[in-house]
Amino acid sequence: MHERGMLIVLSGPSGVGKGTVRQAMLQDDFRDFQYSVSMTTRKPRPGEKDGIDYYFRTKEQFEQEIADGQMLEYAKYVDNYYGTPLKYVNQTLDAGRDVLLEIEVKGAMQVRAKCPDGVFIFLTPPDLVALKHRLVGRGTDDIATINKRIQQAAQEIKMMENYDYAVVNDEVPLAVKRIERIIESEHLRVPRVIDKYRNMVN
Ligand SMILES: Nc1ncnc2c1ncn2[C@@H]1O[C@H](COP(=O)(O)OP(=O)(O)OP(=O)(O)O)[C@@H](O)[C@H]1O
Ligand SMILES: Nc1nc2c(ncn2[C@@H]2O[C@H](COP(=O)(O)O)[C@@H](O)[C@H]2O)c(=O)[nH]1
Repeated sequence: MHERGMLIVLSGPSGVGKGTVRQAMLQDDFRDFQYSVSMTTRKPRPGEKDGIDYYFRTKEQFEQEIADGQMLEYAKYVDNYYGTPLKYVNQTLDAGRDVLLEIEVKGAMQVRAKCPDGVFIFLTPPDLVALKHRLVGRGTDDIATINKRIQQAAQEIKMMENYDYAVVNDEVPLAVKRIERIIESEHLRVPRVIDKYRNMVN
């Protein structure tokens, strides 16, 4: 029997660099993990592909998924729904593989209530000026949307106290190493590994 995979929840304000850090972790020579592709009612940005960046759905389709109990969590964020399909997460954890969710704070708190043994990491910018520069520099949102996201960011940062770890994304390689160290340590926590050692004494 293999150990169940670990659920890793990475939150942090829009534009802090969650996606950038995740891509860098996937390229690093690090323990294997699977990224859970979210569902959203937001329109695809240029270059975004359905099933890779998100499952892009209409509001009606998304609400049907909620009604059918298919979502692990979901939230409204700046006028759109975002959520995590339940089936992929369960199947992947059952197969013994770690799963990474990249989600905003309201959804993360729903996951915390359902999966208290998950690892909850909050990625923070060095400051809000740097965050705005990143959102502007990414070039994916108009200024009105960027301002809404910055306002939301201040609220989200207040929620940091509900997480297990705070990681500053000042430089991507440093943030990557910090998160990797957290994941490695979490894998050694006694409740996760105790079953492996029981045979030694029984
Ligand atoms: N440490 C960093 N220093 C400077 N720029 C960064 C850093 N990390 C990421 N960026 C840049 O900031 C922008 C936003 O990054 P990214 O899209 O990864 O954020 P995100 O948190 O995933 O956003 P969202 O939640 O909106 O999907 C990108 O242009 C990225 O290149
Ligand atoms: N609660 C959830 N939040 C999610 C999910 N997938 C992404 N997100 C968060 O939404 C905002 C905006 O994302 P963007 O792609 O429009 O920039 C950002 O904070 C994401 O982390 C999800 O499944 N559930």
